[in-house]
Amino acid sequence: KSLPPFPPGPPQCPLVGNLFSLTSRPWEPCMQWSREYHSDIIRLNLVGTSVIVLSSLSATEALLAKRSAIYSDRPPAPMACDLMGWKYLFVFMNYGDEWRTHRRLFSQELSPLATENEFRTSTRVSAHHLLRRLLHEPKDYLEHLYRYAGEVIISLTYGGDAAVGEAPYIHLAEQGTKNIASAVVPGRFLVDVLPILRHVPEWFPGAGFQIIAREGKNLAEKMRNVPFMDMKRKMEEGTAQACFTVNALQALDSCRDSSSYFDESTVKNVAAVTSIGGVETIAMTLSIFILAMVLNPDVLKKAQREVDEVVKQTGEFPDLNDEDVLPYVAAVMRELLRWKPLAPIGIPHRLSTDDHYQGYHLPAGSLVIGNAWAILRDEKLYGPDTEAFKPERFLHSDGKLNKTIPHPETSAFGFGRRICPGSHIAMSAVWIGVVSMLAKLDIGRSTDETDEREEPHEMAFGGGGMITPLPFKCSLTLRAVEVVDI
Ligand code: HEM
Repeated sequence: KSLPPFPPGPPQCPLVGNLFSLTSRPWEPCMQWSREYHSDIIRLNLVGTSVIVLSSLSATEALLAKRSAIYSDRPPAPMACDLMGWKYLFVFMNYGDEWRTHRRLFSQELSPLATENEFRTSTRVSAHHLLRRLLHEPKDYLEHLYRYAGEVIISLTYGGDAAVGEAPYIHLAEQGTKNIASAVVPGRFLVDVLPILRHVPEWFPGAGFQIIAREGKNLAEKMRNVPFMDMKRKMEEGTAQACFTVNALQALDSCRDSSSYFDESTVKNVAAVTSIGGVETIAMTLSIFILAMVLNPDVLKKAQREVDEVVKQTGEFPDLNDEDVLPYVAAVMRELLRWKPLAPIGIPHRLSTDDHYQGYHLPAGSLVIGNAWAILRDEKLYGPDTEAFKPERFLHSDGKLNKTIPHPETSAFGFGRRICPGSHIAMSAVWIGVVSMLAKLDIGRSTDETDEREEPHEMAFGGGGMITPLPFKCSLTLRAVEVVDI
């Protein structure tokens, strides 16, 4: 019996398939093809690998969420994992027991910390540092956003004292993220297509990737071991501060006689993935916020008025739990995720067995991508003019938050069992950063003619798998009217 057809897709070239039809912003042509073929599921061929792209919330829910038992594997990444040594990060792990153990430790010992008062208090202190740095050296705003995100994540993982002063782990996290990002660009390293090349020695002509791999390996080991060993030393000296690593090691110690589902190496790995997953993502989301405010001064004013009102009435700093009293700011937060989703095609999943959907055959081994970019531009869900930054789309006409519109987190953070486990930490840190900036700063266009950075523009983004705004001209000044000192 013959198999059903594959989903529709653009014509393919011999050998390379659709490789050359994909730009550095693959989410855009994928959205176009989906519209052209009137199908929320399309199929591409990348040098022999079958790639299924899903462009609607219903398709991602039907496959990546409801059939997650077979849609949660990851494709191999020989350069990043085997050669550079990043395979200890559970983001790269196959769907199985090792991944499950890491993910469970993250959910049980790390995520709950984000809801604790200590986390919010220390994040507000970091936001205070952020404002001071932004006002002092506004041109270096990107560096300050990284520093803020680094302080939040490193304190959570290794304790507050690890995030002050020179804070070498923040720098390490930045280097690590860049190193991985360079390794996972599709087609950059031939060894990802021909894994046999991994055995070619460094001195062999054309084996420059082995030198890059060696450098990556040093970094990967440093990230995993150096902060962790410092932490253990502090624990022995009795100077360690409360954080994920200390809690997890104490939990391990307390069940020494009985068996624990994780061991010391799991703690090390989860701590490292937090720095890799958390720092750049939080910093870049805040950078997209500044860009959105520079381009939309009316939105900025409205959001500032709302924060002022609440602070005046309550005398308190509004938290993420205060969404209902700050509906406009909550709508700005949703629009931030929708307008420029940081990871527009997320991280590919891998289908582990043959499957069928909408009468199409989906072969085992296919990479499966949820195109968050396309979903978040679906006019049926988010109304017209989806390229514009319009928080109003999330509001009722009386200004209350319209909770029937799907929250963009349902696609911006990925899907199914692989959905981003750090989303609560991220949203909490971004919320505190955003509300602090709204309360204290005027954000606008720069009039400095000597400023050589890019003009703020909604398309001024770097390439790669993430949407990262290039440094742009902007002015960040203390607001003329200070309502209440928060
Ligand atoms: C705005 C900020 C963030 C965005 C937009 C984001 C987005 C994503 C996306 C799209 C995925 C892939 C999900 C999938 O495969 O379907 C992911 C995975 C992941 N993220 Fe995030 N993330 C953010 C912040 C964070 C933070 C703060 C952390 C850590 C504290 C984190 C840790 C991770 C980890 C460990 C994974 C791998 C999950 C797995 O493979 O099981 N992320 N994230």
